[in-house]
Amino acid sequence: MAPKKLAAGNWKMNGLTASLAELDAIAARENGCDVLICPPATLITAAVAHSGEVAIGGQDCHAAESGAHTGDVSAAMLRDAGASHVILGHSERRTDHGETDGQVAQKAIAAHEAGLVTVICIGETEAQRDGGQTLDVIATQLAGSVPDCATAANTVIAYEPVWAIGTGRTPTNDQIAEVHALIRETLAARFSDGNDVTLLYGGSVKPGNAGEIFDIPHVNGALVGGASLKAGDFGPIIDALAAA
Ligand SMILES: O=C[C@H](O)COP(=O)(O)O
Repeated sequence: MAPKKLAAGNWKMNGLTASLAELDAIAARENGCDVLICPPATLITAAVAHSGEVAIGGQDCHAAESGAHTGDVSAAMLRDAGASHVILGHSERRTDHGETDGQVAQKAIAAHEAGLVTVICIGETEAQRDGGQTLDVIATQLAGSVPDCATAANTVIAYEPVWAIGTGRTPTNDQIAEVHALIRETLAARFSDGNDVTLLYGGSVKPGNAGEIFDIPHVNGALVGGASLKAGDFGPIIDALAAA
């Protein structure tokens, strides 16, 4: 089995009910590859009713099944709402909420137990890249964030350099290729189906640069933030992936 192509949109803390018109437009297209939209938790149930073939995911979950965790949602709750995926370890959660690799791995175990596919995010800061630490950081995050129950069927890895998120800056193709090769090699050594895990690039993916990025070896799709909010931007990115 080859890695599946996946165009994933992370709406972050954006979207009201009216935004589901954008999802309707994506769901109505001939997409030619797997598409995932992760709206805010408030919209998941409504999004599922608009999604057609498009998968719907959460943006985070708690590691516990239930309990006194005000403001959090569990993996089972996401599944119950109709989600099939959950993003974990996004840098905005690692930075804003101090999430550690170990916590991300615990959340991933809970998500897999609930039957969700995890999209586990890793990536270096600008200081780490400037300091020549990128590959070490990626190796450490992979080792710590991806649990032993991960397989190609339940796990997607998204490489998102923190300094490229929402900035309009992207790494060079060689820099993306170098990191994706390390991720592939690491997963292949660790899991029997590591060669089949879908690997995404994320960070300022736009219609204008998507085709070039999808031609990079071991890039099987993208995790898109800003450009996933409008079907007019996300559609051409999906098409570029389908054509790659
Ligand atoms: O989850 C998505 C990433 O953080 C990328 O966001 P961006 O496409 O707005 O740079």
